[in-house]
Amino acid sequence: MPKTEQLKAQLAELGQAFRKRLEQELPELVRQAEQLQNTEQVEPALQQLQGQLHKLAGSAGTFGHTALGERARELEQLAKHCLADPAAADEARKRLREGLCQLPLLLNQSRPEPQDSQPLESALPDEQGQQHILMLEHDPELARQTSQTLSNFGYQVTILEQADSLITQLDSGQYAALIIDISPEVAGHQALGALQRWQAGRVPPLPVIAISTDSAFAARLEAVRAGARGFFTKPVDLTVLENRLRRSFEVQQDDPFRVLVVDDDQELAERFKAILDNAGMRVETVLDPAQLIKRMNAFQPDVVLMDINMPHYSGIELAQMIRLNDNWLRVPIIYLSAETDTVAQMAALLKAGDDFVSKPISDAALLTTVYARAQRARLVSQALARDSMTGLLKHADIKEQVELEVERALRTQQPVSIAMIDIDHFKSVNDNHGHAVGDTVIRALANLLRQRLRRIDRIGRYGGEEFVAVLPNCAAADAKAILDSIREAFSALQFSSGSKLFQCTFSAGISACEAPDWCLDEPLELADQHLYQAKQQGRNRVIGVSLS
Ligand SMILES: Nc1nc2c(ncn2[C@@H]2O[C@H](COP(=O)(O)OP(=O)(O)OP(=O)(O)O)[C@@H](O)[C@H]2O)c(=O)[nH]1
Repeated sequence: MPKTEQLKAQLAELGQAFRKRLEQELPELVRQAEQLQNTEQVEPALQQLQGQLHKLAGSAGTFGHTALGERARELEQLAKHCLADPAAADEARKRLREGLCQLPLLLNQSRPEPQDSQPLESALPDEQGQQHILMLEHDPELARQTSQTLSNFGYQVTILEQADSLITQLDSGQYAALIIDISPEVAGHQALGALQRWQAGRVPPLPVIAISTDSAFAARLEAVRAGARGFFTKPVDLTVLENRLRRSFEVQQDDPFRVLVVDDDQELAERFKAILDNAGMRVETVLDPAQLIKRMNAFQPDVVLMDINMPHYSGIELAQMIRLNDNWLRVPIIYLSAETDTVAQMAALLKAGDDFVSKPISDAALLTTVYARAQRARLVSQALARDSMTGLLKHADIKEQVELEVERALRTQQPVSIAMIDIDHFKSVNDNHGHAVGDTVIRALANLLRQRLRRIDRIGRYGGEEFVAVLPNCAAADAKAILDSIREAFSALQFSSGSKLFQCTFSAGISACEAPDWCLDEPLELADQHLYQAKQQGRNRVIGVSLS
C-alpha cells in the first residue's frame, strides 16, 4: 500500500477508536451532569467536568469533530463560570446540563473530514549515494565550474538555462536541492515568484541556495521567501557553497528526528505518532508521565511534545522536571494544549517550554511546528558538537566513541573496527594549489566517508587531514574491504585548481576488537601503527593486520 494510503487507513482506524471511546464517554458526561442537581459536592463534580470538557475540546477537533470540539469548549467555559461564581450557578448549571445532554447528538451528526496529510518528502540520495541537484544558471562558465566541483563531492548536477521549465523540473521530484541564480538581470529572478508559490506548503521546503550579483536587503529577502538556506554573491566560493549545501541536507538525513509525545489521551497520542512517523520521524509516546525521565534517558528525543492537562501531573511541572537535567536544556518542549487563554500560555512558557500549540491542531500545523523545532535543535547541537569544516565529530568526541564502541563490543561480543585515515602528501596539495583547495580535498574525503559508511558508523576529524572511523559490528577484514573501496573512489575524484585538475589518495590503518582474543587496550595507537606501515610501504593502501 502506498505510504499516504497507509497513513489514511491508520488515521481512519484511530478515528474509529476515538469515536467508540466518545460513544462511551459522552453518556457518562450526561450522567455526571444529571448528578449535578442531586449532589452536595458540586464543586469537585464541576471541576471534574471542566477537566473532561477541556480534554474533549482539544481532542475532538483534532479528530475532525469540529462542532463537537467547539461546543465542548463553550461548555468548559460555562463550567469555569459556575465554579467562579456560585451565586449565578443555578441558571448556568442548568445550561451546562442541557449542553452536555446535546453532546451525544452532536457526535451522531458529526462526519469528520479526513485531513490531507502529505508525506514529508525527503531528499534521499539515489542508489549510488548521490544527491541530485538542479541548478538554474544562465552563465555557462559558472554552471560548468559548479557542476564540476559538486561532482567532485559526489553530487549529480543538472543544469537548467531556461527559467520557464523550472517548476516542471522540480515537480519531477528527483531533486534534493536547487541552486538558482537570482541576479536582477537574469531569468532566475523572474522565476522567483513561481518558486515561492511552489515552496508554499511543502514540509520541509526544498533546500535552495541563491546566487546573485546583488547583495542588497531586498535580494536576500526574496531569496529567503523562496526557501533559501544559503545566499552567495558573485564571485561564488564553491567550496563554501558545497559546505552550505551539505549542511542543509544533514539535518534531514542524519538520524531521523526523534519526537517524544507525552499525552495521557491514547488515541490522540497515537494520531500524532502516525502523522510524524509518516513524515520520517521516530516517535515514542508516553502515556504515563511517571515514566517520563526513564524514557527521556532511553530515547534521547530531539523534541518533546507535552500535553498540559494530565491527571495528577501538569505538563508544566514535567517540563520543569526535564529542565532540571543539564543534558536536556537544549531539547525544545512544545506544549500541546486546549488552553486558549494567552495569559495562561505565557505563564506556562515562563516556567519552562518553548512553544505553545493549541489543540485542536491540524496535521500540517503539527508537522511544521515539530519539524521546525527539531531542525533548529539539530543545527544548534551540530554547530556546537561538530567540526565546523567537515561536520564530523571533533577529536575528543570521536575518541570517546572509540572507547564506547570497544566497551560495547566486549559486552555484546560483536566485533568493532577502528580506522585511522590520512591523506597522502597533503602538504604538497597545499603548497601546489593553496590552502583553500586543500580544504576542499579535506571536505571531499569527509563527504565520501559519510556517504559510504553506514549510519551506525561514527566518523571524526582527528587532526588536520587525519580522520578516524569507528565501525561497529564489523570485523577487521570487512573494514579493510570497505576502506579499500572508499580509497579507490577517493583516488578517482578529480579536483580542480584554476585550470588544472589533480587527484589525491589516502592511506589507512585498521585495528579491531574481535574474536578470538577481543582484547584491545589501545585501539587508536594500533590503528596509527598500521597507518604508519601503510605510509612506509608507498601510501594509497589500507593495512588491517600487523605486518611486523
Ligand atoms: N588546507 C589545509 N591544510 C591542513 C589543515 N590541517 C592541516 N593541514 C596541513 O596538512 C599538512 C600535513 O602534512 P604532513 O603531516 O607533513 O604530511 P603529508 O604531506 O600529508 O604527507 P604524508 O602524510 O606523509 O603522506 C600540513 O601541511 C598541514 O599544514 C587544514 O585544515 N586545511
